[in-house]
Amino acid sequence: MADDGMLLNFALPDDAFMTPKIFKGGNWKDRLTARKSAEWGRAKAAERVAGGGKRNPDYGDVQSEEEELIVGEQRPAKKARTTGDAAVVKKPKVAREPHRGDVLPKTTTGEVISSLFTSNPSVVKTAAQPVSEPVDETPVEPSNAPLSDELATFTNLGLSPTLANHLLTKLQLKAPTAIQRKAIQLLCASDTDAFIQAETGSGKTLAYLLPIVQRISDISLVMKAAGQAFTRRSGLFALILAPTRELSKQISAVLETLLSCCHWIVGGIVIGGEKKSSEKARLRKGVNILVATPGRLADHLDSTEVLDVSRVRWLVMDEGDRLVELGFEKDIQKIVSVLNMRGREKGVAVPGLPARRTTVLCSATIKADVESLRSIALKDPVAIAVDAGERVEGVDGKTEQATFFSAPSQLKQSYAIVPAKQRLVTLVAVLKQAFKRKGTVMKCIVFMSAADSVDFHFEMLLGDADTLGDSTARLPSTNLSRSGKIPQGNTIAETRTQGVSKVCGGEGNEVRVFRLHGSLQQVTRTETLKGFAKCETPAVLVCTDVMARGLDLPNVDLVVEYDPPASKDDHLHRIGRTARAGKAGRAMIFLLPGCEEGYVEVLKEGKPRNLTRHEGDELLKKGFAPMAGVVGQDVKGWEQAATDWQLEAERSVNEHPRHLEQARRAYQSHVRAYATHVTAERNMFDMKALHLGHLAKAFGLRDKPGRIGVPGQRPSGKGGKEKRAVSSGKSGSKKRSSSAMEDVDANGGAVDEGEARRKMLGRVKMMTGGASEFNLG
Ligand SMILES: Nc1ncnc2c1ncn2[C@@H]1O[C@H](COP(=O)(O)OP(=O)(O)OP(=O)(O)O)[C@@H](O)[C@H]1O
Repeated sequence: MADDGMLLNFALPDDAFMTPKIFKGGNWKDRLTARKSAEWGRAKAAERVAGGGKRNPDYGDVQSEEEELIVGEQRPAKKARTTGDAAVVKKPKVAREPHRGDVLPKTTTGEVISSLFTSNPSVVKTAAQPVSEPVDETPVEPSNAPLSDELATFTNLGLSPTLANHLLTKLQLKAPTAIQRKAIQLLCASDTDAFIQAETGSGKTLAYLLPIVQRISDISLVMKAAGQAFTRRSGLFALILAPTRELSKQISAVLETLLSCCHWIVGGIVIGGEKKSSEKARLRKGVNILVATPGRLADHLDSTEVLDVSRVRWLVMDEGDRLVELGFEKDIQKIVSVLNMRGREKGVAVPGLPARRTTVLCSATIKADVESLRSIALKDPVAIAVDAGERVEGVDGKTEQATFFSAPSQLKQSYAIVPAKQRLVTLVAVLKQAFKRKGTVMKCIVFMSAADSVDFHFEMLLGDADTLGDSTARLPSTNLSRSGKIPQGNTIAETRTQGVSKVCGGEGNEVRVFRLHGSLQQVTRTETLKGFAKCETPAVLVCTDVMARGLDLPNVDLVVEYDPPASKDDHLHRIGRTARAGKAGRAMIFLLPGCEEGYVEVLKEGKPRNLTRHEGDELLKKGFAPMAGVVGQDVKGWEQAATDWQLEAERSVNEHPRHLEQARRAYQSHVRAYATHVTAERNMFDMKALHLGHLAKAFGLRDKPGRIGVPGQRPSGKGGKEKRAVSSGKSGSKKRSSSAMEDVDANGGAVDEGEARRKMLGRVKMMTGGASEFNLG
């Protein structure tokens, strides 16, 4: 068979080239029609052979877009094409994946495998969006780095020499960052309420922790002078609220490091995920500074009598806007009213205790969203802000409102226009390229919109799906139930969360892959996060937005937003996991050609210094060139290599029932998440424009979208407590955003979806085969 780029690469049915059977049934008219039809078909086939085997759309040789992913058991086998030599007809022995321009093949099971390189929508190139923009190569000053000003020292801001020395020796912090300079100075000297707003990675945690520790240390000195001993039972003086357990733990760890220089001040944490009795026991012993998730704290205020909040003088709400998005307003309202009520009680006077409580709201993206919190908890707050974004001065000159927020100036941002079919293989290409050489990228975080999607891509990036059917063999002991069996109904969610990739990395550069999302049990989440943070070899973390806020992981050089964020604020928080505290970093977002390209304008609002555009083919070429054994730009090599990888991925998906189920779940959850973009962004993330068939290929699926049914759904969070809902994206909404669905603390309240979302979901449900659970966790 001539290799003219039109090679058929599927096994043909044994009778494909036999003389047609004579139609015997029916009356004479039917038999005549059948005979004529057969003669006509043979004549046309002979014409085609004489014409060099060219395809003729009239005969149905051209595969339509619709046909690409149809599982066609019912459809008759296609006529075999032959070469110019009609007498030689060979059945190909080995299936080969289609290349650019190949005829789309059909497998013996009736599945149709589409080519990665055909029928992709064309990119939109507008004047506002030139394909390549001039790159500004001049070195840039990092915007979130510590200050280099000689006068900028921690002691100059009001911290004691002991604390400043501790920062230098134990944390290697020589000078404050810009936001620390402003916040520490103000909060050490006054009891005013404040908003702290500054770029990601600018050190906001220490900006509020340091003045609190300093002020409590001052109280201890005043007490000592008054002849009273300061102990852990002297009172709970500060409360710090954070939206997720991971973030709470991180804040608590930073606090512990600070407190090691003033051991008489005791910190504590209550975040759920462990027995309430253990938390109660800790509270009973007494703590001076408590880190908590709002739901859990509200719960303790109800049920833990020993928790005395009458002396609380500092209340911090870290990621304040996220707390609102997650619907924690009620819990916060309750906490604040208990604090107010108990604060009025006359107890034993503590010398040096401020008369009023200071409330601080903190985030890289605080704006009107937090109006509700402001009215609940803040009085005449001062805005402490450092951001390159434009600002509007408040009427009183005090309140400053950022009109948009920016990413750190040194963060190199790019976007990749990747057709739906090529998404998976391009992700692999990007990671291959990133980890090609040792030392280029140490750690990379890949954000996805749904937990199922994380699970699927984790397995794909590990690249040993052949063993997926035997996941028990790879279960770490922590994931096993007491009986040693995989917990029923949760076999995929709770199997391993890390492993060595056979896909990324290369000789001498082993890459570990981790996965993390809110549907995992807390113990698994904690272990995985620790594993990734402490991993000394290059590593990729595939995760949902549970990781997007506040988390400070070392050596993250690259962030990939594989699925678009639910809002532009989420985008800033996601990419803010890199380029922290003055360090370098890169971020790339995947966009589909077409209306998603409009998102580039949103990216520009964050004022990235250079926003580079990549095309899918360019990334595939870079990532797959070495795999083809060709160092350079051999076109055939990289296309073949990318196609081979995709074929292998599809094969592994389709040959393992559990993996197939995982891929289908991932696909469905992805589509559902796609439907939850905020109203303002739905023109760019338009469900109607999403080519579901092409998208299915990115999940290794060869099914027609409507036939992707999911046998059973992911069990909801522990005890069904993690309720999932979506935000309308409006200011002050009490509903939860799609990206927020999983990081709700165990005691977070249930919230209903908006009606519009419900309708959208109904449509998605119809389009995707009808799963009932909104599973984005
Ligand atoms: N003065 C400083 N000098 C050097 N590094 C610092 C300084 N202050 C904080 N850092 C480091 O900067 C990193 C980011 O700090 P932090 O997590 O508080 O940032 P953030 O502004 O809260 O970020 P996000 O908005 O993402 O939550 C941490 O690793 C921290 O140790």
